[in-house]
Amino acid sequence: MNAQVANKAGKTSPEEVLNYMRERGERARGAARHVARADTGTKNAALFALAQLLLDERKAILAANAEDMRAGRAAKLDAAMLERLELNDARIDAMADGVRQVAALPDPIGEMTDMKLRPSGIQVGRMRVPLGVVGIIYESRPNVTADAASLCLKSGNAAILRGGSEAMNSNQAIARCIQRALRDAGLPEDAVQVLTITDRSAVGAMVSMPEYIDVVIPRGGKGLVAAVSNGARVPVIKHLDGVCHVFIDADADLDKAIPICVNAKTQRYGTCNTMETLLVDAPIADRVLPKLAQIYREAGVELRGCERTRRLVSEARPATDADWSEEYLAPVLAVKIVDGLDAAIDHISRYGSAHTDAIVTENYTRARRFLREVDSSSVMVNASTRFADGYEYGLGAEIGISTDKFHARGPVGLEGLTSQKWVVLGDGNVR
Ligand SMILES: NC(=O)C1=CN([C@@H]2O[C@H](COP(=O)(O)OP(=O)(O)OC[C@H]3O[C@@H](n4cnc5c(N)ncnc54)[C@H](OP(=O)(O)O)[C@@H]3O)[C@@H](O)[C@H]2O)C=CC1
Ligand SMILES: N[C@@H](CCC(=O)OP(=O)(O)O)C(=O)O
Repeated sequence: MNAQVANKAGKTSPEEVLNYMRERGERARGAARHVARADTGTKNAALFALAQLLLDERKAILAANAEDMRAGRAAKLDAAMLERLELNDARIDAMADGVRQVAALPDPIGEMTDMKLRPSGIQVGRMRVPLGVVGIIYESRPNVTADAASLCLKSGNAAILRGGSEAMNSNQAIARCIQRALRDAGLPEDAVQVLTITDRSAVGAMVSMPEYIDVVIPRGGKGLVAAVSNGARVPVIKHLDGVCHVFIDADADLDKAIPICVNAKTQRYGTCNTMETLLVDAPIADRVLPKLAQIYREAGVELRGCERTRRLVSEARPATDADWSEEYLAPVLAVKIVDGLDAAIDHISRYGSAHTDAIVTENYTRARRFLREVDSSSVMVNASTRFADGYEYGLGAEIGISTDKFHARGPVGLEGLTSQKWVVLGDGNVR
């Protein structure tokens, strides 16, 4: 087991956790074969059943969530975390709607593409197949349980889900709906398992079982990543923090720059694609920063600025070096005046997290340079970083936003949960 992973609860022995995880892994491996060969109708039947059960069991889910919220408030969780943890009628409706939307997506499994007739007479192409058993570790946001379960199921994978410990009651209430939906559709309940232990060493166990788990997706902050990546024996696709930037270039149109910067910061504070640092080109700073500062002030956003920023915006607090790499997930914004595109790109590559970064400019050449040279999973011109999202990109839904470069990068939808194998069709051909 990964020794770096902390035992948060400290109540279960490492052997007990490992045995529990092995048993879960074995069951998932067995179920994966059934889900992989399930036809689209069966998978969709399970998804429609789940959507309906989420609505039918609304009272029970909300009661479980109220328990989590009570415990969360008693534990003095911060406002952003409580906001993500909370369920209400609208969020349950949205969760059911999200599951139905996944059902409506085309089934990627079994699709054959690129068939070519070779001179030898064989036909060679590719077939899209599930990854197998996917382990997902995610934050205390209960709707992710339904999202992750439905995406894994539709892409023909079995899933082991380890949500944040603060959401345990909500997740278990949703898990009961998932189990029933799978059963009703004739699929094995073990196809989606929501872990019932909060022990963090379960996370270490997940990345130490390549015989049972094919890929692990950690979705969270730096601590999770350090714990998961260290000594992992299972491939990991990291969905990490977002230290996202907007750079307002000297040739920006302020009628675009101001709404973009307001949206990127204030539309939702707690998400990974929210802007955390604003970079402003020196020649335009005195025209844009005072206006933006006023809007942020009215929205209650605290500004932390470099020296030059503070000369234009008196209320900005001095930014320290730590601010440039901080993911606030809160109404706080770091602001820096830079000298041109190169300085902006240097800053982003030094302090960013390779998640999502945007330039606001009417200058075609600089826009193209930004797109090519900023090495992040999404790069944008004249658009808010908040668009980095599976629904917004037309993927239908997302399991998260990969900050890794291999297999899947940026918002990951159904296709990111599959791979392609080679298919050869012959008619008695020999080499
Ligand atoms: N790129 C993406 O797709 C997304 C990224 N995020 C990022 O997630 C973060 C916010 O969520 P937050 O809940 O604070 O994230 P955390 O990283 O604190 O927690 C996420 C999950 O990881 C577990 N975890 C954390 N540290 C460890 C560890 N050392 N060992 C084992 N398990 C661990 C948590 O378990 P436990 O319950 O025990 O704390 C929880 O299940 C932000 O950085 C945000 O950007 C969020 C959503 C999507
Ligand atoms: N793609 C999502 C953000 C990713 C996400 O789920 O973040 P979080 O709200 O931190 O769990 C969105 O645009 O709202």
